[in-house]
Amino acid sequence: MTMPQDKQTLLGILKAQPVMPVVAVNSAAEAVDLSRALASGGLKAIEITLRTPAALDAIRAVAADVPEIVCGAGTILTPKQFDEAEAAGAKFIVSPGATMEVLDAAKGSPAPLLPGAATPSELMAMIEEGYEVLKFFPAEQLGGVPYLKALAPVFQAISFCPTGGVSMANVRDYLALPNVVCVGGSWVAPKDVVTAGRFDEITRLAAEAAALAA
Ligand SMILES: O=C[C@H](O)COP(=O)(O)O
Ligand SMILES: CC(=O)C(=O)O
Repeated sequence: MTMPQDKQTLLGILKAQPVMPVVAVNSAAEAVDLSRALASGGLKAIEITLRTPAALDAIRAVAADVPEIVCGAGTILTPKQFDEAEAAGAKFIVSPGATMEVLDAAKGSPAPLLPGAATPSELMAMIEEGYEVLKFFPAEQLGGVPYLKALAPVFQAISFCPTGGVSMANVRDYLALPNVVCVGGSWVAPKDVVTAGRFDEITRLAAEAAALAA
C-alpha cells in the first residue's frame, strides 16, 4: 500500500489546537486581520475556503504576512484548485470529499491533504489509498458523535476532523472521542463580526475555543 498522506505533518497541524477555524473571506486584508485575531486568541491554524473570489489572494497574503498561523486551503473540489492553493502557499489542503483526481494532485505535494469521507465504503477506499486522517463533513447532518463512535472500533486507524454543525454547544462531545483529532468550525469567525471589523471579539471567541484543549 502506498502512503501518500504525510500523516505526521498533518496531525501536527490539526492537533495544535482543538478547533480549526473554517472561513470564507471577502479580501486578503480581511483574511490577514482575521488570522492575526485568531492567532492572538491561541488558535494555530486557519482553513481559508475557496468559496470566495478573494480566497487565493487571501491565502497568499496570510502565508506571507502572518507567520504566527499555519494557513491552509479548504473546499478544494478539483485538482486545479489543489494546485492553485498549493501555489498560493497553503500549508495543508482540505476537501469535503475525495476524488481520484484530487488524490492524484496531492501526490508529491508538500501540502498534506485532508480529504473527506463518511461511509464505511468511503473509509475503506481512503485506507486503500493510504489516507488515515480524514475530514468528516457535514458532521452533524451525517450522524455526529454517535456515528463517529460507531465507526471507531471498526476503523481503528482512522482519525477525523468533524466539521459542519459543530459549535460550543456540542464541541466537547466531539473532542472527547478518541477518533477525533480536532473539529472544524466557522463559529469562531462569524461573518457579521468579521465584516464589522470586531476583531477583539474574534480573539475572544478564539481564546474560548483554544481553552477547550485544557
Ligand atoms: O460549510 C461549513 C463549514 O465548513 C463549517 O461548518 P459550520 O459553519 O457549520 O461550522
Ligand atoms: C467543509 C470544509 O471544511 C471544506 O469545504 O473544506
